[in-house]
Amino acid sequence: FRSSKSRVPHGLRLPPGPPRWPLIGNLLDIPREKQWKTFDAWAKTYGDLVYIEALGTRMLLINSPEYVRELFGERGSIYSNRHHSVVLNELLHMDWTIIMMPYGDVWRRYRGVLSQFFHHSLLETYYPAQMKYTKMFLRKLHESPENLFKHVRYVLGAAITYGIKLLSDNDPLIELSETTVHKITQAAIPGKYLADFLPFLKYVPAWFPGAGFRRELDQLAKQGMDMIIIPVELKNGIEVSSIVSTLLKRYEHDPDPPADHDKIVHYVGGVIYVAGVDTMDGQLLNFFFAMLLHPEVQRTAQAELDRVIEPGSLPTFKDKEQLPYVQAVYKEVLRWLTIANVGVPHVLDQDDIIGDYFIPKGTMIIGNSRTLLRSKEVYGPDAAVFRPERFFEGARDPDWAFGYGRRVCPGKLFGEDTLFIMIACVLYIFTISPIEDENGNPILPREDEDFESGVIMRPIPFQCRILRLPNSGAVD
Ligand code: HEM
Repeated sequence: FRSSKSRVPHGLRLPPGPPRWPLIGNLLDIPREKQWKTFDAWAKTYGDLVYIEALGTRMLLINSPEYVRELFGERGSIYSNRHHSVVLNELLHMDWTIIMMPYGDVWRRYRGVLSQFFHHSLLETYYPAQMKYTKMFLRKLHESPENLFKHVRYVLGAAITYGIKLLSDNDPLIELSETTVHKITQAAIPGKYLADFLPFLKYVPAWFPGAGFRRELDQLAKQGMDMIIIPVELKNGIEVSSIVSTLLKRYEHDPDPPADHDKIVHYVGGVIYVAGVDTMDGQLLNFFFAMLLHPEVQRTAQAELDRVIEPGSLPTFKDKEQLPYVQAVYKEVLRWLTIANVGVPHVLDQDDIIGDYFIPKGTMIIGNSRTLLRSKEVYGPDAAVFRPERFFEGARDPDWAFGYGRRVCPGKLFGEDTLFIMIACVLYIFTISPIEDENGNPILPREDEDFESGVIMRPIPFQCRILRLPNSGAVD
């Protein structure tokens, strides 16, 4: 009650927002599913800054590019912390991931090691592996297109993380991503578990009647530890170029390795998995979703590919500059169907003042990405429409899809490259179309509706037809 009482200094006020109830604040207004819909509606009603509160947890939605620049950019030194979540940090013990680490020296150190591997000067070294896994994906799609969702996960699990030669569809890594990473991203939805708002619930023992959430989270915490251990245990299967094996070798030959070198290998290897697989997986599936609804875009991209790519070969990174439309397609997928609708919240480190608004220390700062990426002020009156051509007319790059300021995604460039090459190759080889019902009407997934609830916006499995185009390049 004390924390929900405002301590706003005289002459200042909190930013506007939906009316709050005593004690519980907006708890009942924050939906547990598809939060971005409500956040978007609030942005339209209350403007560029929207303040909400639930049981003392304060949140500020940032809805305009100006505030993104000012708060995450210019005032980045105080807008870059993370929320300490009872569910993620204490019950799931996820504070080893760079994503959940508080802003400060430890975060800087681990993020620094990870970022070395994704520096733009190194991106070319991943091209051969990215091509290899793209070809694997094409082969799998060709053999069993009905397993699209499974193939996306399998190939990205292998490609992004460790470059492991996966042995079978039941490889522990694939299982790990299906059973664990996915559930963790679900658990990260603020409000999914009440323990995030009522911290005393963490003391409820697992055996207590009605404490199903504790048993669920305890089980998930055990699986979560595998993400740190499995990549290193599997090192015999790792190819030379992978990040885990590079780190292992580096410290093996270092006469004076850092005291925490073991942690570095485990944490960096593990976080790539947690942060890279579900995001890439969701974003690639969103591409298939968008193509299903927009056959005309496929045709334009395919016409460009046919003009540029030698018959019988596949698009490569060398062709990128000559494929502006394909580049516009992946940018539009990132903009129109970003997986990170409400980003990953930052936390404000000290009281702050914006104009005559007071923002209390500890407020969760949410870059309202979906609203920003579909803002009419930024992208024009047709911002809600999927139209890659907008990038030839000077539309802003959709970099908000990768977050903000000092916490911006370190895998951005690598992620964009992977998406580009996969999209280019898929569109060159296949055409994606809907299946029909018994009356011959196309069955299409519903825009804005047929998505899973979670911090990652990913389509619920849909069926589609993926057919090989005549005269398309070699799949093997
Ligand atoms: C299309 C693919 C991807 C998207 C859309 C994406 C999106 C994001 C977003 C929205 C954030 C939150 C940034 C913020 O707090 O403001 C983030 C953080 C992060 N991402 Fe990505 N990501 C992608 C791929 C990857 C990949 C491949 C990696 C592997 C290295 C990765 C590693 C990370 C890490 C470690 C963080 C935490 C950064 C920090 O807290 O300092 N991401 N990503």
